[in-house]
Amino acid sequence: METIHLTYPETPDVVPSVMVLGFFDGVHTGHQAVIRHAQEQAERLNVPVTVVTFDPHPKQVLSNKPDAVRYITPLSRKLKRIESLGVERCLVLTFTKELAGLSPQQFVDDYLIGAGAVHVTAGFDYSYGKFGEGTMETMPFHARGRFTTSVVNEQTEGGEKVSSTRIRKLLGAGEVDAAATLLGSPYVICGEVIHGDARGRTIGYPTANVVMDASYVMPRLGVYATRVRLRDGRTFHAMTNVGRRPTFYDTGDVSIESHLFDFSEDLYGQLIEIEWVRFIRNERAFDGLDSLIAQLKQDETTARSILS
Ligand SMILES: Cc1cc2nc3c(=O)[nH]c(=O)nc-3n(C[C@H](O)[C@H](O)[C@H](O)COP(=O)(O)O)c2cc1C
Ligand SMILES: Nc1ncnc2c1ncn2[C@@H]1O[C@H](COP(=O)(O)OP(=O)(O)OP(=O)(O)O)[C@@H](O)[C@H]1O
Repeated sequence: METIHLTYPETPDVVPSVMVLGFFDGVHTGHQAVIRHAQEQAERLNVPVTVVTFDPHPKQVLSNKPDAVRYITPLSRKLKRIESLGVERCLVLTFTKELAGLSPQQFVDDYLIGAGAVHVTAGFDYSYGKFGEGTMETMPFHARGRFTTSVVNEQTEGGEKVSSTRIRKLLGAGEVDAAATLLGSPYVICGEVIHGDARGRTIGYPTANVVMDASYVMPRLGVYATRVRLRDGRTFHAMTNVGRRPTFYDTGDVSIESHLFDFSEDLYGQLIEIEWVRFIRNERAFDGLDSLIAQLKQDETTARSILS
């Protein structure tokens, strides 16, 4: 996929294409429907598809808080997911206050007409330009006859819109399986394995301690059945704790640690991917090592049966 990063006032080259607009965090099933619709239009018009997205999230820039938004898919993962749908081109517009201040007409002139759009599509609730004043109802007007437009209806699951916001809430509540349904695949966090306290090994449950990019949405604290994918592509069933380890620390930082089943290799320094399958239980403070180990044994049985 050809990926073009632009920061206003940089402008795109003219390449005739169907342009599909949105932030697309998570590239969930709603987004997939919108992109699929764009691909159908592109086939009909015999041009490629260009996804037009932004980075960082508008809320992060407009709220003046650098960490206001956690991502289901930070940019690189979002781009990989979009590419895997067969999209040929992606325009990533740096979201700045200057870009946010463009009038709807200016936005369309500079980034859609100016990029060679022959057709523009988005979901029913897409908005653009200063204060989000442009909508898919005003798009035909701002198109100045230079491109046609279409709108994708609301995609729902269980009677409710599929949305990035909804998925972030589910992850925050530990409902990783429901999040996977809306995403169309399990939630994935990528991180590097670092050294922990090496206590895990002594209790028969060695763990890979993972530092993830701080911009990911953190699932609710607790113990999960997960799958761990290694750099070489092998995947192992695992149980993963997101927590403060209250048995050992009064106030610890939140850590993510995975115990991979039937695995005994060195993982230090590796980038691994954790796929979140199902919440098992809350983290607890145990009165000693023996009761923690007994609980871990039980967690292993539960996780193995969920994953089998
Ligand atoms: C599946 C799983 C569940 C865990 N549950 C708890 C828990 O409920 N309470 C707790 O204090 N620590 C819990 N832990 C954390 C262990 O205390 C931790 O793995 C151990 O102290 C090893 O730490 P280390 O990797 O830094 O050596 C859990 C770890 C795993 C892998
Ligand atoms: N459930 C849906 N049905 C139809 N279109 C959708 C749906 N969700 C998103 N879209 C469209 O996909 C594009 C990207 O949307 P956006 O990134 O705002 O997603 P979102 O899931 O609605 O996010 P948020 O929860 O942050 O509002 C937009 O054109 C939007 O209208």
